[in-house]
Amino acid sequence: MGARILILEDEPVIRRALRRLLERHGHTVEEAATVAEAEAACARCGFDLVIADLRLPGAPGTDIIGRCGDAPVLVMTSYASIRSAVESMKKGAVDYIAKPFDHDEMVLTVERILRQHRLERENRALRSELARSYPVHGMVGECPAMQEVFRRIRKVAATDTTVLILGESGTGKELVARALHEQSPRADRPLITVNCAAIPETLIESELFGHERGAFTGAVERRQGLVEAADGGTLFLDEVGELPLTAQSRLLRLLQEGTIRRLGEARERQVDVRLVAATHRDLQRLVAEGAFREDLYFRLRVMEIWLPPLRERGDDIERLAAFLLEKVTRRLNRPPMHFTEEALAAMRAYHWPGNVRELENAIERAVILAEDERITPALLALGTPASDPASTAPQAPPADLSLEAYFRHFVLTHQEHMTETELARRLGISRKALWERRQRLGIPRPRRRQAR
Ligand SMILES: Nc1ncnc2c1ncn2[C@@H]1O[C@H](COP(=O)(O)OP(=O)(O)OP(=O)(O)O)[C@@H](O)[C@H]1O
Repeated sequence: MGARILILEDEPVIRRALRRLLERHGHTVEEAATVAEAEAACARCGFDLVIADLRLPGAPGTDIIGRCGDAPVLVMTSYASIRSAVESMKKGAVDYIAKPFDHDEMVLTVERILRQHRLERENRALRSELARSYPVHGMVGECPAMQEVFRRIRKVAATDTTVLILGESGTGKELVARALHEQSPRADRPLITVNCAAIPETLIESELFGHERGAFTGAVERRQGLVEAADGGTLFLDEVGELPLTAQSRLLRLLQEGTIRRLGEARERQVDVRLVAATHRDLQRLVAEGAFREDLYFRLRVMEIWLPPLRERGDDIERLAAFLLEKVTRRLNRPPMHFTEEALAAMRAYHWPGNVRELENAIERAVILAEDERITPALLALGTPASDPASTAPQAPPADLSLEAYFRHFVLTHQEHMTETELARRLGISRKALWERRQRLGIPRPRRRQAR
């Protein structure tokens, strides 16, 4: 597609040669001999690119930077003045090219700058559109179920109501908790996040509620728990279904009375926290199995927010992919990139057991491995386009299993009849490491499990 290019050059011979070259490649060209002329031309109409000679009578070519709208400026300079080329880049030129220039090199440089600038413009437009249409910072979603999520966040954030966030692993539960906190009057107080599945059962009570040890020996050790640390703010209990029954009783007391008692201490302490909890488990089922207190369940679910799995979000998959690609390339300092049609089709067909987190990980891996600006299905490496969840079921282990493959196989084979603690022990890792590896490899815990 032809672009509008302005040449700022005082040598008529070079100007004409460059004009002919660019016009042969389908671009529309205007000429200027001084910065003042160039500025006037830019005021008349916008350009996609300005190619400016550095040495001009009067003001140097770099003076056009910042006076030609958002057009990138490519500086031409003689071999002898590479230092001034570097100075030009510092002033904001996108690139420089040495004179006399090679025609192929000039054409390639121009095409590259135009392509990059076009993508940047598109990304800027996308970013501002996202900022307009998504009320929760950094959270993308236009499908009806996500619109309902945003509606509920808006309604309940300002209150002190307890919120229970439900959804499969990686659907964005933590983002919702953060949004609830940030849009509440408690926003300038702490948000304390606790992943109940990542803390060993024996430690969780003292982590949450604190302890006082050795009161009788004289060597007293007092420690504040995370609930107290959240005083005045919000406490987010992720994976609340994993909380042992004893800790559940203390939590209930906190919700009913607004008080806690440190382990080993007699006195009650008043705390003011807003509780947000999340789980991917079926709490009602846990209640039926006796693993979760019914009274606590009712206290928690005053307001429920349900996050749909990624595979049920329709066109949001593409929106999210574009958003996450931009986020990842920016973080990794890469030029703008895009998905091929095949990659988009592969993402639409995939089952996404690890939801948005899995999508984010796949995109990050692809960006790191990519050789150019295209993200292909091979780079995403999504494996089976499994619209059938059964295809993630274990099969016989191949002979040459890598450690990762072994982990995946072992977990998928045994998770139905083993607790997380047992699984971790058999794998020789901590429960926290098991949880983290599940997240990384996109193997969330199954929703339906046998009673422990
Ligand atoms: N709607 C969304 N828009 C943009 N990014 C999202 C969205 N949902 C989730 N993410 C991103 O996906 C990743 C996983 O989200 P998050 O940690 O909130 O999921 P989760 O449901 O809490 O997972 P888990 O249950 O495993 O703790 C995060 O990096 C988050 O920023």
